[in-house]
Formats: sequence, C-alpha cells, structure tokens
Amino acid sequence: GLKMSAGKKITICVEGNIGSGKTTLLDHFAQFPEVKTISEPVNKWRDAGGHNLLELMYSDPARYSCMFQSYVQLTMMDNHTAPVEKPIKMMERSIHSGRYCFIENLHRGGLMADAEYAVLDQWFQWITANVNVQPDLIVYLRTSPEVALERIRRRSRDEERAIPESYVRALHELHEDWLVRRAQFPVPCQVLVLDADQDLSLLKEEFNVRKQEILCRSEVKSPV
Ligand SMILES: Cc1cc2cn([C@H]3C[C@H](O)[C@@H](CO)O3)c(=O)nc2[nH]1
Repeated sequence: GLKMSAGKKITICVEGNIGSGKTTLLDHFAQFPEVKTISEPVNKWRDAGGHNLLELMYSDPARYSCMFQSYVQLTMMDNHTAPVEKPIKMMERSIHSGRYCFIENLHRGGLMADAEYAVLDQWFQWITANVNVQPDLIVYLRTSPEVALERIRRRSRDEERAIPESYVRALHELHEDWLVRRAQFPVPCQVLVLDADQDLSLLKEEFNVRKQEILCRSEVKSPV
C-alpha cells in the first residue's frame, strides 16, 4: 500500500481537453482504497432547477456561456471544498482550468462579453484568495486535438454533437499555454504530463506504472 504521511491530505486535479480520457483515469484510480474520486458535476449542469445549462451554453454561447461558467465555478468550488475522509482527493478538472481554459476560450472567441469576463474573473480572484481551492498536483492528460475530436465523436454526448473542431483546437492550445508553455496564467501546483493520445487501455497500463508517482509525487512540495 501507499505510505502516506499521517493526516496529510492531498488533492489531485485531472486536467485535459474534452475527450482526453479523464473519466477513464478517475475510474481507474477509484479502485484504490486511499483515493476518493470526484467527477465533474455534469449532471448538475444538465439539470439546474430543470434547466439544461450545458445545452443552453452550446446552443447559444453568446447568450448563455457567462451564466453557465458562473454555475460551473460554483459547482467546482463545491468540489474543491468537499470534505473527504480518505487521504487522497482526485478531482476531475478544477476552478483553475475553468478560468484559464474555458472562460478564456469563450472570451477570446468573442462568445463572452468583456463585462461578463471581468465579473467572472472578479469572482475567481476572490475565491482563490479566500477559499482553499489549492490542488497539490495537476495530472495533465495531454492529447492532440485530432484524438480528442475523434473520441468526442465516438462518445458523442448529445450536447457536444455540434462542437466545432476550432473550439476543441482552441481549448487544446489554452491547456498547452497554461500547463506546458506557462505563457500567461499562474500554475497553482506541480504538473505531471501524461501522453493521453495512446489507446485508453494502454493508458491504464501507464496509470499503473506511474501510480506511485501520481499518488506520492504530490506530497513533495517543490517550489513551483
Ligand atoms: C471547470 C470547467 C469544466 C468545464 C466543462 N465544460 C464542458 C466541456 C464538456 O462538453 C462538458 C463536460 O466536461 O462541459 C465547459 O464548457 N466549461 C467547463 N469549465
């Protein structure tokens, strides 16, 4: 079993483009007794008071993306602050990729007004300054846009049917800018990059090989 320093709890955030294999990774790590996985609350986004906010956002992003990302930010803060008995909390995505990848993509793509972007950023800045949403490790499932697109088509969530290729490409570049190129936005903790283009069954092999690294590495506080 994994030797964890007593009492120290760690939070790992699994980041990656749509279709990068995040659910596969979380499902794999859910098998370990020391890990509590928390998926993205997509079901909350699909049924908020009877409204499918995800569908609204994809159907009319100029009108609904601010409202959607505002709700996403609330639900992700809820996941970040959810008490977990087990020593390791493994979350799907984070409030950080919400701001630096998704909100950024919508604003740069002209799908979110400057005023909306400014208000969402004010919320994000206040939350990160006043609430513990700090991860210990980011596992970045790095895919090529081609592979991400192919998996989206194959999985085809209804709401994602019409996502344009350009949207997925832009999201890929924003993940690369943030986590690899470190171009503009702060990276809250250390990052472990995995090649997620490989077949998901082979990816599980890599998860096993690197399990100790994934689960232990985040204990090592390196100056980021
Ligand atoms: C933090 C965060 C996650 C997230 C997911 N999404 C979309 C991408 C997928 O189509 C779906 C599930 O990840 O939600 C989004 O538009 N904005 C987001 N922000």
